[in-house]
Amino acid sequence: MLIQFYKYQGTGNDFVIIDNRTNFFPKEDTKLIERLCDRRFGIGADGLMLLENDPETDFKMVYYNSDGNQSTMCGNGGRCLVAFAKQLNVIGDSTSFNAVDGLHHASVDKDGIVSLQMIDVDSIKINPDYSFLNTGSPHHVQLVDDLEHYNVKENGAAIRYGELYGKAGSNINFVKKIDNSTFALRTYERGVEDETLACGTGATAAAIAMNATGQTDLTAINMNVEGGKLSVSFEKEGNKYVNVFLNGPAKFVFEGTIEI
Ligand SMILES: N[C@@H](CCC[C@H](N)C(=O)O)C(=O)O
Repeated sequence: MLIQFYKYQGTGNDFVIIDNRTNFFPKEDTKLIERLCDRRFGIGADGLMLLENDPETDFKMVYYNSDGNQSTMCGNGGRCLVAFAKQLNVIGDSTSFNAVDGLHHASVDKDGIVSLQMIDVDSIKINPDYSFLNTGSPHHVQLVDDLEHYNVKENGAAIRYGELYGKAGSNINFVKKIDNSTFALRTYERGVEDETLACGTGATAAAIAMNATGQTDLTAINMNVEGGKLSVSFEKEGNKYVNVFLNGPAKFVFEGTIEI
Protein backbone atom coordinates (compact mmCIF):
# COMPACT_ATOMS: atom_id res chain seq x y z
CA MET A 1 0.00 0.00 0.00
CA LEU A 2 1.28 3.47 -0.94
CA ILE A 3 0.73 6.10 1.76
CA GLN A 4 1.03 9.88 1.79
CA PHE A 5 3.32 11.39 4.43
CA TYR A 6 4.42 14.87 5.45
CA LYS A 7 7.72 15.83 7.03
CA TYR A 8 7.85 18.72 9.55
CA GLN A 9 10.50 20.05 11.92
CA GLY A 10 10.47 22.28 14.98
CA THR A 11 13.94 23.66 15.78
CA GLY A 12 15.41 20.56 14.14
CA ASN A 13 13.30 18.03 16.08
CA ASP A 14 11.85 16.28 13.02
CA PHE A 15 8.70 14.26 12.47
CA VAL A 16 6.88 12.16 9.92
CA ILE A 17 3.21 13.13 10.01
CA ILE A 18 0.33 11.07 8.63
CA ASP A 19 -3.28 12.20 8.25
CA ASN A 20 -5.07 9.25 9.86
CA ARG A 21 -8.58 10.72 9.98
CA THR A 22 -9.81 7.67 8.04
CA ASN A 23 -8.10 5.30 10.49
CA PHE A 24 -6.21 3.40 7.80
CA PHE A 25 -2.80 3.38 9.50
CA PRO A 26 -1.64 0.11 11.18
CA LYS A 27 -0.97 1.71 14.57
CA GLU A 28 0.32 -1.41 16.30
CA ASP A 29 3.03 -2.09 13.69
CA THR A 30 6.07 -1.00 15.70
CA LYS A 31 8.53 -2.27 13.07
CA LEU A 32 6.81 -0.23 10.34
CA ILE A 33 6.92 2.98 12.41
CA GLU A 34 10.58 2.35 13.25
CA ARG A 35 11.32 1.84 9.52
CA LEU A 36 9.49 5.01 8.49
CA CYS A 37 11.60 6.97 11.02
CA ASP A 38 14.86 5.28 9.99
CA ARG A 39 17.23 7.78 8.33
CA ARG A 40 18.67 5.15 5.95
CA PHE A 41 15.85 2.70 5.26
CA GLY A 42 12.91 5.11 5.60
CA ILE A 43 11.95 8.79 5.56
CA GLY A 44 13.98 9.68 8.63
CA ALA A 45 12.70 11.41 11.76
CA ASP A 46 12.92 11.60 15.56
CA GLY A 47 9.29 10.56 15.76
CA LEU A 48 6.06 9.88 13.90
CA MET A 49 2.67 11.42 14.54
CA LEU A 50 -0.84 10.63 13.46
CA LEU A 51 -3.48 13.34 13.14
CA GLU A 52 -6.81 11.74 14.01
CA ASN A 53 -10.41 12.82 14.51
CA ASP A 54 -11.41 13.59 18.08
CA PRO A 55 -15.03 13.81 19.25
CA GLU A 56 -14.37 16.71 21.66
CA THR A 57 -11.70 18.86 20.02
CA ASP A 58 -10.28 19.83 16.61
CA PHE A 59 -8.10 16.72 16.37
CA LYS A 60 -6.23 14.06 18.32
CA MET A 61 -2.42 13.76 18.41
CA VAL A 62 -0.93 10.25 18.55
CA TYR A 63 2.85 10.24 19.02
CA TYR A 64 5.50 7.54 18.49
CA ASN A 65 9.24 7.78 19.14
CA SER A 66 11.61 6.72 16.34
CA ASP A 67 12.00 3.32 18.03
CA GLY A 68 8.41 2.65 16.92
CA ASN A 69 6.83 2.79 20.38
CA GLN A 70 3.95 5.06 21.30
CA SER A 71 5.12 7.48 23.97
CA THR A 72 4.23 10.38 26.20
CA MET A 73 3.80 14.02 25.09
CA CYS A 74 6.07 15.61 22.51
CA GLY A 75 6.12 19.41 22.69
CA ASN A 76 7.81 20.09 19.37
CA GLY A 77 5.70 17.37 17.78
CA GLY A 78 2.55 19.03 19.12
CA ARG A 79 3.64 22.36 17.64
CA CYS A 80 4.37 20.71 14.27
CA LEU A 81 1.02 18.91 14.29
CA VAL A 82 -0.74 22.24 14.86
CA ALA A 83 1.11 23.68 11.81
CA PHE A 84 0.08 20.58 9.81
CA ALA A 85 -3.58 20.88 10.90
CA LYS A 86 -3.48 24.49 9.71
CA GLN A 87 -1.98 23.39 6.36
CA LEU A 88 -4.86 20.88 6.00
CA ASN A 89 -7.41 23.61 6.91
CA VAL A 90 -8.55 21.46 9.83
CA ILE A 91 -7.96 24.56 12.00
CA GLY A 92 -7.43 28.29 11.57
CA ASP A 93 -4.99 30.28 13.70
CA SER A 94 -5.99 28.76 17.03
CA THR A 95 -7.00 25.32 18.19
CA SER A 96 -7.72 22.91 21.00
CA PHE A 97 -6.68 19.29 20.62
CA ASN A 98 -6.32 16.16 22.69
CA ALA A 99 -3.02 14.35 23.24
CA VAL A 100 -1.87 11.55 25.54
CA ASP A 101 -1.52 14.01 28.46
CA GLY A 102 -4.89 15.70 27.90
CA LEU A 103 -6.25 18.89 26.37
CA HIS A 104 -3.91 21.41 24.72
CA HIS A 105 -4.61 24.91 23.42
CA ALA A 106 -2.38 26.40 20.72
CA SER A 107 -2.14 29.32 18.33
CA VAL A 108 -0.10 30.22 15.26
CA ASP A 109 1.05 33.81 14.71
CA LYS A 110 1.65 35.61 11.39
CA ASP A 111 5.33 34.51 11.35
CA GLY A 112 4.43 30.84 11.83
CA ILE A 113 5.47 30.75 15.50
CA VAL A 114 3.38 28.10 17.23
CA SER A 115 2.56 28.62 20.92
CA LEU A 116 1.46 25.45 22.63
CA GLN A 117 0.01 25.27 26.12
CA MET A 118 1.64 22.49 28.10
CA ILE A 119 0.33 20.69 31.19
CA ASP A 120 0.53 22.37 34.60
CA VAL A 121 3.48 21.21 36.70
CA ASP A 122 2.81 20.76 40.40
CA SER A 123 5.66 18.55 41.48
CA ILE A 124 9.42 18.98 41.00
CA LYS A 125 12.04 16.82 42.65
CA ILE A 126 14.99 19.06 43.42
CA ASN A 127 18.31 17.41 44.24
CA PRO A 128 21.69 19.13 44.68
CA ASP A 129 22.89 17.98 41.23
CA TYR A 130 19.70 17.72 39.20
CA SER A 131 15.93 18.22 39.09
CA PHE A 132 13.24 15.87 37.82
CA LEU A 133 9.80 16.87 36.58
CA ASN A 134 7.07 15.81 34.20
CA THR A 135 5.98 18.29 31.54
CA GLY A 136 3.95 15.70 29.62
CA SER A 137 7.09 13.57 29.35
CA PRO A 138 9.58 12.83 32.15
CA HIS A 139 12.69 15.04 32.28
CA HIS A 140 15.94 15.01 34.24
CA VAL A 141 17.52 18.50 34.19
CA GLN A 142 21.15 19.05 35.12
CA LEU A 143 23.50 22.06 34.86
CA VAL A 144 26.88 21.23 33.29
CA ASP A 145 30.07 23.16 32.59
CA ASP A 146 31.33 23.30 29.02
CA LEU A 147 28.00 22.30 27.44
CA GLU A 148 29.46 22.85 23.95
CA HIS A 149 31.90 19.93 24.34
CA TYR A 150 29.77 17.76 26.63
CA ASN A 151 29.22 14.15 25.55
CA VAL A 152 25.41 14.23 25.65
CA LYS A 153 24.88 10.80 24.11
CA GLU A 154 27.21 8.94 26.48
CA ASN A 155 26.30 10.81 29.67
CA GLY A 156 22.60 10.96 28.78
CA ALA A 157 22.43 7.22 28.16
CA ALA A 158 24.26 6.49 31.44
CA ILE A 159 21.62 8.46 33.42
CA ARG A 160 18.65 7.25 31.32
CA TYR A 161 19.58 3.60 31.89
CA GLY A 162 20.99 4.14 35.41
CA GLU A 163 19.41 3.36 38.76
CA LEU A 164 17.53 6.69 39.03
CA TYR A 165 14.80 6.03 36.49
CA GLY A 166 14.39 2.26 36.21
CA LYS A 167 12.67 0.59 33.28
CA ALA A 168 10.57 3.61 32.23
CA GLY A 169 13.68 5.75 31.86
CA SER A 170 13.65 9.52 31.36
CA ASN A 171 14.72 12.15 28.88
CA ILE A 172 17.96 13.78 30.03
CA ASN A 173 18.63 17.53 29.68
CA PHE A 174 21.97 19.28 30.12
CA VAL A 175 21.78 23.03 30.66
CA LYS A 176 24.12 26.01 30.78
CA LYS A 177 23.12 29.45 32.06
CA ILE A 178 23.90 32.26 29.61
CA ASP A 179 22.19 35.03 31.58
CA ASN A 180 19.06 35.54 33.68
CA SER A 181 16.73 35.26 30.67
CA THR A 182 18.56 32.75 28.45
CA PHE A 183 19.82 29.19 28.87
CA ALA A 184 21.46 26.78 26.42
CA LEU A 185 20.07 23.24 26.35
CA ARG A 186 21.08 19.88 24.89
CA THR A 187 18.80 16.86 25.29
CA TYR A 188 19.21 13.08 25.15
CA GLU A 189 15.82 11.71 24.14
CA ARG A 190 14.36 8.47 25.40
CA GLY A 191 12.95 6.44 22.49
CA VAL A 192 15.37 8.05 20.04
CA GLU A 193 18.25 6.96 22.30
CA ASP A 194 20.42 9.81 21.09
CA GLU A 195 20.78 13.55 21.31
CA THR A 196 18.15 15.36 19.23
CA LEU A 197 18.49 18.94 17.97
CA ALA A 198 15.67 20.07 20.28
CA CYS A 199 13.09 18.75 22.70
CA GLY A 200 10.00 20.82 23.52
CA THR A 201 8.93 19.11 26.73
CA GLY A 202 12.64 19.21 27.66
CA ALA A 203 12.91 22.97 27.03
CA THR A 204 9.75 23.44 29.12
CA ALA A 205 11.16 21.28 31.93
CA ALA A 206 14.53 23.05 31.85
CA ALA A 207 12.93 26.52 31.99
CA ILE A 208 10.72 25.55 34.96
CA ALA A 209 13.61 23.81 36.74
CA MET A 210 15.84 26.89 36.32
CA ASN A 211 13.14 29.02 37.94
CA ALA A 212 12.42 26.48 40.68
CA THR A 213 16.09 26.19 41.64
CA GLY A 214 16.68 29.96 41.70
CA GLN A 215 18.88 30.12 38.59
CA THR A 216 16.45 32.78 37.34
CA ASP A 217 13.53 34.66 38.82
CA LEU A 218 11.99 35.27 35.40
CA THR A 219 8.86 33.52 34.14
CA ALA A 220 9.59 34.01 30.42
CA ILE A 221 12.78 32.24 29.44
CA ASN A 222 14.67 31.78 26.16
CA MET A 223 16.01 28.31 25.55
CA ASN A 224 18.77 28.08 22.93
CA VAL A 225 18.70 24.53 21.58
CA GLU A 226 21.00 22.94 19.01
CA GLY A 227 18.44 23.44 16.20
CA GLY A 228 17.40 27.02 17.00
CA LYS A 229 15.55 29.03 19.60
CA LEU A 230 12.54 28.16 21.74
CA SER A 231 10.94 30.17 24.52
CA VAL A 232 8.89 29.12 27.50
CA SER A 233 6.58 31.21 29.66
CA PHE A 234 4.56 30.31 32.74
CA GLU A 235 2.89 31.66 35.86
CA LYS A 236 3.62 30.53 39.41
CA GLU A 237 0.80 29.76 41.81
CA GLY A 238 2.56 28.81 45.03
CA ASN A 239 4.61 25.74 44.12
CA LYS A 240 2.56 25.11 40.99
CA TYR A 241 3.49 26.19 37.45
CA VAL A 242 0.40 27.06 35.38
CA ASN A 243 -0.35 28.63 32.00
CA VAL A 244 2.82 27.07 30.68
CA PHE A 245 3.48 27.89 27.02
CA LEU A 246 6.15 26.54 24.67
CA ASN A 247 6.81 28.84 21.68
CA GLY A 248 8.85 28.41 18.51
CA PRO A 249 8.88 27.74 14.78
CA ALA A 250 7.27 24.65 13.22
CA LYS A 251 8.03 24.16 9.56
CA PHE A 252 6.90 22.00 6.67
CA VAL A 253 9.93 20.31 5.05
CA PHE A 254 8.58 18.04 2.29
CA GLU A 255 5.83 15.56 1.47
CA GLY A 256 5.79 12.33 -0.46
CA THR A 257 4.50 8.81 -0.75
CA ILE A 258 6.06 5.62 0.56
CA GLU A 259 5.23 1.91 0.19
CA ILE A 260 4.27 0.27 3.49
N1 LIG B 1 10.83 15.44 21.27
C1 LIG B 1 9.84 15.53 22.24
C2 LIG B 1 9.78 14.52 23.33
C3 LIG B 1 9.27 13.21 22.78
C4 LIG B 1 8.97 12.18 23.83
C5 LIG B 1 10.20 11.63 24.45
N2 LIG B 1 11.18 11.14 23.54
C6 LIG B 1 9.78 10.53 25.43
O1 LIG B 1 9.56 9.37 25.03
O2 LIG B 1 9.63 10.86 26.61
C7 LIG B 1 9.48 16.92 22.63
O3 LIG B 1 9.66 17.84 21.80
O4 LIG B 1 8.91 17.14 23.69
